[in-house]
Amino acid sequence: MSFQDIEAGFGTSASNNNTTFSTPESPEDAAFRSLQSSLSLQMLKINANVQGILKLVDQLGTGRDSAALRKSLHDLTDSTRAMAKRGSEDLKKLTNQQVKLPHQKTSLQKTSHDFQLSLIGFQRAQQLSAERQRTVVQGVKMAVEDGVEDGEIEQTSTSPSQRQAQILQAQLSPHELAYQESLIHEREEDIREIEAGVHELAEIFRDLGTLVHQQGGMLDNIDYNIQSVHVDTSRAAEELTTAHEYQRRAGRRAACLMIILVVVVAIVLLACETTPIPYSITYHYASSSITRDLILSFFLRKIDAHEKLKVIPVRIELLLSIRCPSGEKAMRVWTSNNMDSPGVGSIMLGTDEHLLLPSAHTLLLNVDDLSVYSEQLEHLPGYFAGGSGGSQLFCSNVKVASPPVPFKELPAWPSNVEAHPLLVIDYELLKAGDKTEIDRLWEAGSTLGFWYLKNHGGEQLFPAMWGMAEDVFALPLEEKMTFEQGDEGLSFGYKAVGHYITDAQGTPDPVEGLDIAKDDALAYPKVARRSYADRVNEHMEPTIAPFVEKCIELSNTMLDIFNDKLGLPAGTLAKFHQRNDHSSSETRTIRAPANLPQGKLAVGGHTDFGTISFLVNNIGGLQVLPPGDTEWRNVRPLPGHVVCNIADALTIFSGGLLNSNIHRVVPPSGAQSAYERWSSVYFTRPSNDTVLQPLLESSIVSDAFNKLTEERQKSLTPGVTSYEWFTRRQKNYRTKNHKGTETWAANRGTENGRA
Ligand SMILES: O=C(O)CCC(=O)C(=O)O
Ligand SMILES: [Fe+2]
Repeated sequence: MSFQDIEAGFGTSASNNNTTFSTPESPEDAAFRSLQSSLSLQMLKINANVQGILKLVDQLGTGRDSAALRKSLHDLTDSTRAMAKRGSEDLKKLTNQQVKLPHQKTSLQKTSHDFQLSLIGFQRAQQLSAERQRTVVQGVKMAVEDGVEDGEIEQTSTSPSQRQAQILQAQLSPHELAYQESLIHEREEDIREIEAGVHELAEIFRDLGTLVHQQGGMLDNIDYNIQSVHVDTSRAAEELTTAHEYQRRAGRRAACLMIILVVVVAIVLLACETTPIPYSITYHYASSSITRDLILSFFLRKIDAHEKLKVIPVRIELLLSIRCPSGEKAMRVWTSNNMDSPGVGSIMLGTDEHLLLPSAHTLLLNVDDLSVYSEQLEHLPGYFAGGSGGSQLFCSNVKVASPPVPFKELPAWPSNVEAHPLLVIDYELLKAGDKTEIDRLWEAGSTLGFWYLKNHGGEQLFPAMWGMAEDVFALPLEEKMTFEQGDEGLSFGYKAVGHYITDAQGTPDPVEGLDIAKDDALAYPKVARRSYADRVNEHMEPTIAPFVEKCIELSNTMLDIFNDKLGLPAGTLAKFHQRNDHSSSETRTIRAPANLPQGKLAVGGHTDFGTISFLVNNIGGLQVLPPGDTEWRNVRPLPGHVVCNIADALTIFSGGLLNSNIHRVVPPSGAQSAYERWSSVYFTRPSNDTVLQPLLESSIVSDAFNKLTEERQKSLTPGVTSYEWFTRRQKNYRTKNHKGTETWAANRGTENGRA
């Protein structure tokens, strides 16, 4: 069944409070219910849109205000207006149908009531939008005229426009201010349009007011005075300065109604604990590069993070198992079909029979504490709107972080820059034991030591780490320094710009970073190795832990393959990498600033300290120095592919057969250089007390080892523990510890004298 089917009301059942599945229904009842379902869906969309509008409005007049943002706001408002009109037509039809169906009266009253609540929400959002635009316009005018001096007026005594002017003066250069001024016209046009929309909606209210009257007393028990809303809204359309007062009142009224509604639903919910609990997620998206999978898995992760509701993807897109207070339920997922172009889409979750449910079964999704990122949504924020069947629950206080860079349109790889070829390994084939693919993995590991991995199932988890880090990096520096890595040789925690060296001269690095111990991610909320800021902790369950889990899975699969290829007794490498043994395994997310001068090193030449690394970048900059080569070669990030590389411990264990290759990071080339560079890595490292030495019990390893020069043999037999190896290298990367070229030498791994 497609989303369109649902929208048309086909194939759904039990969407009505009064109807049970076993009751035979007349064709009139069926038609009534079908239209009611469709209207419920419209309401759901309107409510979701309203949340989206409010979030966009929130960004007006801030640093995030842009032409694109206003266009999104404009489009979203327009489409919501169209839905409101369609919905009111449907409600009229429904009212006509009900005349012949007296037993549907209560049900109609409820739908009508809910619909009008949705419209009130929308009207309020429109008014806020107009008011905010107006404040910005006046603020720009005042700021341009320089009528407001910095700090001249106390916050409490200023008008919103004066405050806006102060904000703009503080935020914008004179040039940007002039640009803002040139947009005033456009903004005033926006305001006029919204005002027209407010007026139009007031007309709809008037129409519905008549209907309400016909339906007779349905709203008697709730203070729901649509007429006064109408009066207020008409006035607001003419004179926006009075809108503010109205909004407060209408807001209070709507808030009261919502509270009543939520309480009622919560009570009924408690009474219906054993009924299936479906819910729906509505979202907006603004870029055609956003795929349905991406959005779905994004939301699944968010839901999964919610303690009251566990969603276990059985097969994404098809079937989910939802654990809720009433036990485990199989749920089906429907998605709208037209998701390949920008627009509005919905993901509906429910059992076959319970796609649209009466409000009695509506899930109360408390997302007050949930962070939702607009990471997939270039200009529009992501959000939840839970609910169904004529009763919607808004999810308030959803935090919207700034859209992380990676999802912005980025310039393509420059055509004049050569990308070094890496083998592409298919993870699904590896897992399936495909012999050819396993041989190719071995070939990659034993030559360049770098390869692309595709079909790994972690496509969204890496970029999610950029979003997580962007949120953390936004904290004030003093707060970030409270969980800094320190100079003692452990790398868990925040790393400020300049705290690592990039060369033998001790040149400080330009990147900001955040490392999280595998042990902490798995132990959370317990602390295994160190504590982090709350802002990091908020991301532990939804983002960091799934990322770590995925990388552990990838890592274990490949370790078993290498184990086999090296002729080691089964489980030898696995033993050194036990999930619950403490190690230096960690996530690392780094951000290099845009416009670094060409030639500047972001990360100096090095081999990785551990066993295998998993890396995803948004743009270029990573370079490898292939064996026998004297020129650095560029590694191009491929969408959906993880760049994997062998690290020191595997070179040591394998007697040099597997190659921990030297690499570094430089500023990206061409147009990409104007963008921040983000990378997320997972470093698998042996458990702390693993002794690093060639595993000579295998004849494959010992034969290879015996062929090495004595000097190389020595360098591959450090005989120290993994912990000692790591802390030595890490400690001598710290700028504070740099004394001279000997410090650089002291941080080297298996580079074998190369860089
Ligand atoms: O950012 C990158 O592309 C690579 C970073 C890296 O090599 C490292 O952190 O070890
Ligand atoms: Fe590295």
